[in-house]
Amino acid sequence: MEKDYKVKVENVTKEYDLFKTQSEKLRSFFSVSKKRVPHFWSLMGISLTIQPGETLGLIGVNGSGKSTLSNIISGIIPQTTGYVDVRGDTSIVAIHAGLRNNLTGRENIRLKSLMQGMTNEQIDEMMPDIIAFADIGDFVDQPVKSYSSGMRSRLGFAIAVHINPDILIIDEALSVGDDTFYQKCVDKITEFKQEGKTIIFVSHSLKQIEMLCDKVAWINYGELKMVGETKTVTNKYREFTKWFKQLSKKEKHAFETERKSIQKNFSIKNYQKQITEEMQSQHPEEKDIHSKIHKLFYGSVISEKMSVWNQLLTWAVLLVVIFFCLVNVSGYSVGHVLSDPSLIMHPSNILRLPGIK
Ligand SMILES: Nc1ncnc2c1ncn2[C@@H]1O[C@H](COP(=O)(O)OP(=O)(O)OP(=O)(O)O)[C@@H](O)[C@H]1O
Repeated sequence: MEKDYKVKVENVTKEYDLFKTQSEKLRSFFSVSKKRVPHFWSLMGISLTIQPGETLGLIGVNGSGKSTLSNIISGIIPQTTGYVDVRGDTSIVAIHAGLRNNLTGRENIRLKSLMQGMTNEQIDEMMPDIIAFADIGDFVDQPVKSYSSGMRSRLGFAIAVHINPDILIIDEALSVGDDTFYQKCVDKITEFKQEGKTIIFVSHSLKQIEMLCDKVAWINYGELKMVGETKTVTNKYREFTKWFKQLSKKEKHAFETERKSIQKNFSIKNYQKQITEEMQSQHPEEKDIHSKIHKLFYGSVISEKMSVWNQLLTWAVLLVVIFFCLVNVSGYSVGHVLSDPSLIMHPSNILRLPGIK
């Protein structure tokens, strides 16, 4: 079973730096100082597998990390640590993702299809079907920025299902359409299921989740609270939301603040240590667990930040370039400047203008 999976995520985390401005972001990129901007762990070690043909529902309160996880699986954003293996093409339908605002609907269809590896001939052939499915009338030739969220969702869904991906990811996209479109989408999802496609379905509607999903993962403030048979998980989630709703405003606030503070103070080092210790106690005979876990955490990750060594190297290259520029301007040779650095301050060439001694 394990070998046949379509999607596997192991110990996946996602950290966001909470920069206030773009310049703060740029400064932090080059900074060698250890002083860090505030950060937030949107995911704190998620592991799950999705089998071929399975429809997995993702549920959880606002901000729990569902979109972050589905964006990582679809390759839109990288994970901070952990292993992600997706076997097949993905196509994501999300209200705020995937469509270029300045392009028309028709241009978006072409762009997304080309990005998915389709030829212009294939796209021309498919274009009328996508437009008919989206059913947005003349708006198909208008820039997407003029669309309502329902229209975006229609177009996004129409493109995603016609591209015929191996793995379809639907992130809250059905919640903004009207009833007719919703039914059309449900029919299409059912057709996809019958064809044995794999689907990840993110929704706040437990009714939709229960109707469409074979298995459900409940993401709770960055952690995987529960994964399993649909009804079992949705019932537990209902119990949680019922409990949460009966709290007073103050209690709700305290609960959320505590959860968010755990996400702010999460330590990736401690988490890695915890996973290493767990592995060691489960498999005492295994050698080299430290390096195996390190590889699991960082082996398939492209760092979004410059390492200290890279930062030092960048600074060194920059200083060498500045040095050679100054030597060039001074008119002395490198040897002269190295033997007497003060020569850099007394340029010989540029001040020796014709007629001036
Ligand atoms: N680019 C970003 N920079 C900083 N924080 C981010 C960024 N994107 C998401 N987050 C934070 O990560 C957490 C998870 O967000 P995410 O959108 O994945 O949650 P969600 O479960 O999909 O929420 P919702 O149900 O409201 O769509 C949130 O606290 C959010 O504020």
